[in-house]
Amino acid sequence: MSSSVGFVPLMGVTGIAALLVGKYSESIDTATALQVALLVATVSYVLYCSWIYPLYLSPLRHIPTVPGFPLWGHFYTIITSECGVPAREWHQKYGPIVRYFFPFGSERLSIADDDAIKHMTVRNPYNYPKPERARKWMMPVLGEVGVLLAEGQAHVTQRKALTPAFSITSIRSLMPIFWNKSLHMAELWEQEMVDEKTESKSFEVLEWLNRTTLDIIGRAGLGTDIDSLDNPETPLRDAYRRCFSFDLEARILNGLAAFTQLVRILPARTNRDIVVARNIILSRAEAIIKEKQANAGTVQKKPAQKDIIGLIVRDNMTASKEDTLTIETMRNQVMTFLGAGHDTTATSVAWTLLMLAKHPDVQAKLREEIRSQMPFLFDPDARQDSETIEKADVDLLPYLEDVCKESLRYIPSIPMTVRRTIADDHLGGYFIPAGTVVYLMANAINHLPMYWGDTANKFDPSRWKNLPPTYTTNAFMTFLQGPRGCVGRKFAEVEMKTILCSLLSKFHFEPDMSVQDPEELKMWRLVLRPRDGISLKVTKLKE
Ligand code: HEM
Repeated sequence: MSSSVGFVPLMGVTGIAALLVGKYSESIDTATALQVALLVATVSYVLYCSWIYPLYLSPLRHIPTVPGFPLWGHFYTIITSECGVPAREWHQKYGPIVRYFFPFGSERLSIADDDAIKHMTVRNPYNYPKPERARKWMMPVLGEVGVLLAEGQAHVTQRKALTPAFSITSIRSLMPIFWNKSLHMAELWEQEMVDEKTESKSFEVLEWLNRTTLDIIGRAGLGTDIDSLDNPETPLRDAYRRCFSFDLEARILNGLAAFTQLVRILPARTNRDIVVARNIILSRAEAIIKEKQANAGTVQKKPAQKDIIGLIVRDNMTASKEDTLTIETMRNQVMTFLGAGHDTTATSVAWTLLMLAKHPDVQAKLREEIRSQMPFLFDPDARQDSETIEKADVDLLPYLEDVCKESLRYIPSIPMTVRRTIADDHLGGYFIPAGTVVYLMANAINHLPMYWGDTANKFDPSRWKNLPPTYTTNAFMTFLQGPRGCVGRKFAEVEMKTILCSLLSKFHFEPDMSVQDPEELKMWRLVLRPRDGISLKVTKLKE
């Protein structure tokens, strides 16, 4: 909420007043009266919105506020810093709930208070939907009515339909697919080394991981082979590359599209790319759903062929009328899984590999755990044995669990979530009027000493064995919490662990000294990714 006075009505009233002055005054003509009145009204309006209202009238004025003039606010600091990092500092200085400004006195809140987070995410989540602008931005890639963008009762119904397919039992049954694709990626790396007659090579690992996770979500999530590992130029992969292109033109147009969809009719390359990409993703999604519906009976008879969307389609056939999902919703669900389910995990694994490369002691300890629990991975013959792989359970490795959690805490691939209140509410004892824009910054909360102690900014997997008394589950915001938290969390965790086991049992990782440290080049592109990818020196382990 920035102000309760609208600019257009103010101009209207001012214009009428100027017309009256022009008509009845003998010393001022109408044109001059109009010019003076509009100038005075504009300056007054800007002053009101950017100074009087936020500082003296706003119901949010009692909330600790980051110092700065509301006219330009903290926008420059925000756009020139890593996403979430300014909020880390603000929360440490001014408290767990802070107010700051976007330009023209536009108020924003950042919430890190334990009880307020619980209230937003668990007790009253449907009062905190995604703002319309954020929804519009994500729609082309994620579909309009899938679970990520659905709100209120529609979301409750969809989430209920999805929950069984994402249960731990269901994800466990998908483990062989995770192994198959991850081991295949390791094989392709090995083959490249053999072809180049080398034992050591630099790989841009993020690009490879993106292909692996796309293939995994294709087979495990949607029961379809995307094969981007073997065919990097496959149209679906290309579609995602187009959607997530963030060159200058794309950034400007996508930013403007959040305010008005009219920019989407401009004959720009970004707009053409989005249309082409959306059509590719949509038609693939539609084909998958139709195939699932045709096969629904067969899937029921053969539970071993489970995939997430297959289970959803099957359950949908016997769901009660009010719980039934339409074809369009299911098609959007496919788009959502493809969009939400591959780049996030790929980026998280890539950051983890970078952390392991920078912390050789952690890498060595983790490899030893994998060797002791899964010796078959270090034996070239047994590595391919499907029966052994079927039994391998990555959840039984405690240090692997700690390394993954720590990496997900240290660099959350979704660094922030934005919400806008529908109705008046209270957070942390403060009155929050309807229409307030509220941020939950995972990349700030995950690093706050008030929860994690003095080592909050250090990558240290051992912290998970010895958490400070100040720790709470809400201090780890990487997957959000509550009914709007990540439904794919278990999927992502098992997938990450499987990929790490497959790679660490075959290769040693070191930083690539010929490139700038990717950690210094983090950029928010829906996910928190390294500007130039993550290049690592990969060396084959001695057999
Ligand atoms: C490390 C990997 C992942 C991270 C860090 C992550 C993080 C998140 C976060 C923060 C949200 C909440 C977004 C918001 O409402 O603003 C979310 C939602 C969601 N995620 Fe994930 N995610 C990951 C992997 C996955 C995977 C693998 C899938 C699917 C297979 C998935 C499917 C979804 C879906 C469907 C939602 C929407 C849930 C809802 O609104 O009810 N995610 N994820």
